[in-house]
Amino acid sequence: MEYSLICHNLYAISFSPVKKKLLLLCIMLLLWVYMLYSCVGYCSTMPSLMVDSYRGKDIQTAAKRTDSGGTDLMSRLLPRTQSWVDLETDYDEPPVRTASRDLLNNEIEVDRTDDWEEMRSEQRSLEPSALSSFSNGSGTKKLPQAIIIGVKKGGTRALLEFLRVHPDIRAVGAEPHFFDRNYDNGLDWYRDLMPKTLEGQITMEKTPSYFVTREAPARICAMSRDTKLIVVVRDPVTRAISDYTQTLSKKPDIPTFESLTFKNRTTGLIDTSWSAIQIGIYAKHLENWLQYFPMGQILFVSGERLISDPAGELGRVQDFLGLKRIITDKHFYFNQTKGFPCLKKAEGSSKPHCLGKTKGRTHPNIDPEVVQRLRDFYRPFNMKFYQMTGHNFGWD
Ligand SMILES: Nc1ncnc2c1ncn2[C@@H]1O[C@H](COP(=O)(O)OS(=O)(=O)O)[C@@H](OP(=O)(O)O)[C@H]1O
Repeated sequence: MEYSLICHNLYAISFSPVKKKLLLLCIMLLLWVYMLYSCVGYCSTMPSLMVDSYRGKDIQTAAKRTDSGGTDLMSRLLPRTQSWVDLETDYDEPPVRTASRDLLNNEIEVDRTDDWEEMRSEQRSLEPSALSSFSNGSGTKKLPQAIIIGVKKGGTRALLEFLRVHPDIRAVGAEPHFFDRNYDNGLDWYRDLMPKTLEGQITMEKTPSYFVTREAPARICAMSRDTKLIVVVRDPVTRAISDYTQTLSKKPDIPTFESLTFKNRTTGLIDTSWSAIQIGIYAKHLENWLQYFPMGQILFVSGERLISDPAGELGRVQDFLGLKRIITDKHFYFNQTKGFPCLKKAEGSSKPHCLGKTKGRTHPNIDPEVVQRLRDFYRPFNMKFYQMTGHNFGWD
């Protein structure tokens, strides 16, 4: 009985024209869903491909970031802390930075997102003709002859964007982080990131973390001992607050600047294991570079003067690079809304160009007593730095 019922149903499925149509509809629906799914998958890869063709291999680093977990991040951060400990002589430092503090500061992630936002705004401001001339330019890719090695939050992006106006300078927009994070990829990988240049043009890049990376001087020297190095320095107290402001913009829940500054607020002992503080001890980091490069091969640009007199600082940089002074005060105007100097015409564009919103952030108000304590802390290091460079930056 049961058997005959099943047979009857099967018979009905196979032969009822209504059921047949339903089955066909189901198959078509399934096919349609499958096609839609494939199409969405394809389209989602499109924007990243388009950015890739414009800004080169920063995508590779971004991909690496996605691939690497927290452990990898820590392993890349810790050697840098170690390098500081090696340099440190005046302070009783902890042997390694603690995990919580590394993750709090999480420089790699924060730097990259900032850089990406800046690159995107730059990309938007460029005209289509300029974009095509970037990707199809003639010439050959060369290793950089000049590098902006620091300092983080010093004004490095402004300097690079201003320099790119010069016809004899070609620079990679994104930070390659070759001599700190990507060294294992090899020099061919690094060269491939560079824009093509013609005879006589200078290839440049900027990665501000090089200045505080212990291995960077030896590695750059091994690439070429003639590499010209540029360091944009800024009052270390304002620099630290700027650094903190950047982290705060990505992680609003972090402790206050005041509480991070001290190991012990009552004794007033400064926490030099916090990177926002240690980066500003310029004299210590410079000692490391001077073991590989003579002072004459390093140019120090004042981050403050880059804002108050961009043409003046750019004049010094062009001289240092052996270039004709083409970038002059005619290239700049002060944008009242932005509160910073901007370019009348950016590279490859006829439009005025200011840096993006991640540059020139409003800083939080910091307890004046803490600021004063930091000024006292940095004073001897600043004096040493002025002595070493033969230049008084006027931070005191
Ligand atoms: N022309 C112009 N426009 C905007 N901003 C300018 C300019 N010149 C210098 N600056 C200062 O640059 C600071 C950011 O420094 P960096 O570009 O070195 O930062 S980063 O390390 O690459 O994240 C940034 O720091 P914050 O003000 O703290 O945001 C600026 O003060």
